[in-house]
Amino acid sequence: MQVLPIQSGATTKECPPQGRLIVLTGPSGVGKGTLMQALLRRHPELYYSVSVTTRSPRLGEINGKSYYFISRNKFEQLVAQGEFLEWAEFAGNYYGTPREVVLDHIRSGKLVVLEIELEGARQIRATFPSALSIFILPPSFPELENRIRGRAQDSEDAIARRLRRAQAEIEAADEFDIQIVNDDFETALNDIEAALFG
Ligand SMILES: Nc1ncnc2c1ncn2[C@@H]1O[C@H](COP(=O)(O)OP(=O)(O)OP(=O)(O)O)[C@@H](O)[C@H]1O
Ligand SMILES: Nc1nc2c(ncn2[C@@H]2O[C@H](COP(=O)(O)O)[C@@H](O)[C@H]2O)c(=O)[nH]1
Repeated sequence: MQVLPIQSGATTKECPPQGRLIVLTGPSGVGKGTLMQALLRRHPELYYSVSVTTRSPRLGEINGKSYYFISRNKFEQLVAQGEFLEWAEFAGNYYGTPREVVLDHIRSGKLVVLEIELEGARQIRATFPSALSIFILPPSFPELENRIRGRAQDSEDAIARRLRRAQAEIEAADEFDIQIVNDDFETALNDIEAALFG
C-alpha cells in the first residue's frame, strides 16, 4: 500500500494517502473565519480543527466549539508535552493546533482544515510539505482595518497590535501555495472551493 509520510515536529508517522491538511491563513480581520464557516456549511465532510488559545472568549464564543480556552500555564505545559502540531504567540496570546486529533483525522482519510496565523502556517509548511496552504488577502489595507473595527470585538490596543502585524503578514503571502483576495465574499469562497476540490 502506498503511504504518505506525515512529518510532525520531531516524529514521523505514516497514513493512508487520501487524507490531507489544508491551511487557511492571512491577516487578522481579512475574513478567514467567516469564509471557513461558510465552507464548512457547504462541505460538512471537512474536519475543522478547533484550536486551543489563552485569549479570553469573545461574546458568543463557545468553549470547545470556537476554541478551547485555557490558561497560559496550562498552554505552556501542553507545549512542553508536545501536544501541538504547531503553535504561536499572536497579539499577546498563545494559539495552537492539537496534534493527535488532527493526525487521527488525516489518517482516517479526512480533509482537515486549519485556520491559523502566519507563524503557525509556516510551521505547518515546514513539517507537512504535502499540506495545501491558502493565503487570504484583503482588497486593501484600509478595508482590512474597517473589517477589524467593524467586528467590534477587540479592544483598541488589540486592534492596534493586529494591524501592526498585518502589513508584515501580507508581505508573506507569496510563501503559500495559493493567494485569494477576499473582496467579494462569494467569489473568494468559490475560489477556495476550486482550490480544494478542483
Ligand atoms: N468579503 C467580505 N466583505 C466584507 N466584509 C467581510 C468579508 N469577509 C468577511 N467580512 C467581515 O470582516 C470581519 C472580519 O472577519 P473574520 O472575523 O472572519 O476575520 P478573520 O480573518 O477570521 O479574523 P481573525 O484572524 O482575527 O480571527 C467580519 O465582520 C466579517 O463579517
Ligand atoms: N498559529 C495558530 N494561529 C491560530 C490558531 N487558531 C487561531 N489562530 C489565529 O490567531 C489569530 C487571532 O485569532 P482571534 O480568534 O483571536 O482573532 C487569527 O489569525 C487566527 O487565524 C492556531 O491554532 N494556531
